[in-house]
Amino acid sequence: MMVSESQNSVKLHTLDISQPLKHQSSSLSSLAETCRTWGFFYITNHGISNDLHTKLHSISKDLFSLPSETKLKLGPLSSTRTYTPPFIASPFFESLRVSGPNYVASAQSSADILYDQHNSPLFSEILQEYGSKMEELSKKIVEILLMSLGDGFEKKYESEFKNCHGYLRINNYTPPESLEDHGHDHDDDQVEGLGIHTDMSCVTIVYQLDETGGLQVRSKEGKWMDITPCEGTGVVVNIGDMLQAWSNDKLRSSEHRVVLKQPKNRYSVAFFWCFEDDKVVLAPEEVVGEGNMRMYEPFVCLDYLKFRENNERGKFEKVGFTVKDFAGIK
Ligand SMILES: O=C(O)CCC(=O)C(=O)O
Ligand SMILES: [Fe+2]
Repeated sequence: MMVSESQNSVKLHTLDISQPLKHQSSSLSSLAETCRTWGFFYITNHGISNDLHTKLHSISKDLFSLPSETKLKLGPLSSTRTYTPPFIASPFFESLRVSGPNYVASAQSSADILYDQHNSPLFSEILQEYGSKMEELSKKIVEILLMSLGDGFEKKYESEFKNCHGYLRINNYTPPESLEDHGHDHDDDQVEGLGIHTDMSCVTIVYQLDETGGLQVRSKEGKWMDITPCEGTGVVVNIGDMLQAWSNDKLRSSEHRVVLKQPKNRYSVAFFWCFEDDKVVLAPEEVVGEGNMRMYEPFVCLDYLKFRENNERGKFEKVGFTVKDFAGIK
């Protein structure tokens, strides 16, 4: 996995998740720095086998190649509402949501409708395997991020993060046939697959299922960096709004987007690890640190999710509506 900024390259931290926590200490300060400045990092040795990767890719392709009227049975007007059709987040983006902790049940209820009961249980089994792997990874990642904040902070895991829950979204990006005709948003021959946004999670694990690339992260100065998948490693982590607020800005919620530069479909899976809806998000005293200013008023998690939804009318984030706008102390 590489990051490139035009000709220059920027070094983002790579976290080897297979190492025991106590062996991570040497690299914790580099991780903390990357999280403070970018809110984005890579993980290696994440334990997702090539086999699982191939299966995920293949079920994603099958799923999105179904006719629109079939997919719309799960659309915004259905009772299930697990499918986001094109023209909601962007004309080129569609997505299927699978909720934890019972990923198999959630996936199966969508599959029953999509495949009219004729599909094999494989679809939901693969998503169950992937969902539980992602939960395990997310827990480890949060623990390591807490350690990166300083000595003793990992103790906060039990009191603050043990009720987190996850859901995932399988995404498909279909660029227009001629990129040139649509390239007015950005430079030359590229279109926005998913506009600039921050995630509302604590952490999000993004898996780019092919070599297309297009995921970009914005620096504090407003420069875009490409996050290009290299063979075998499609996995990146980004910090979400909840962790930014909870850490009193010690961890930055990454601003990212997806651009489409090639005339071919792009598949990805994003796993969101979130606080429970009724949690009051408030940075603990120790995290704020003596003499430092508190950056956010306490807020209830669900109230922020509603704030985002109301401001976007179901669309994805416009960076004008973030947790800073909602609860930031001016
Ligand atoms: O498709 C990707 O690579 C990123 C998706 C994303 O940012 C999201 O679903 O929030
Ligand atoms: Fe995102």
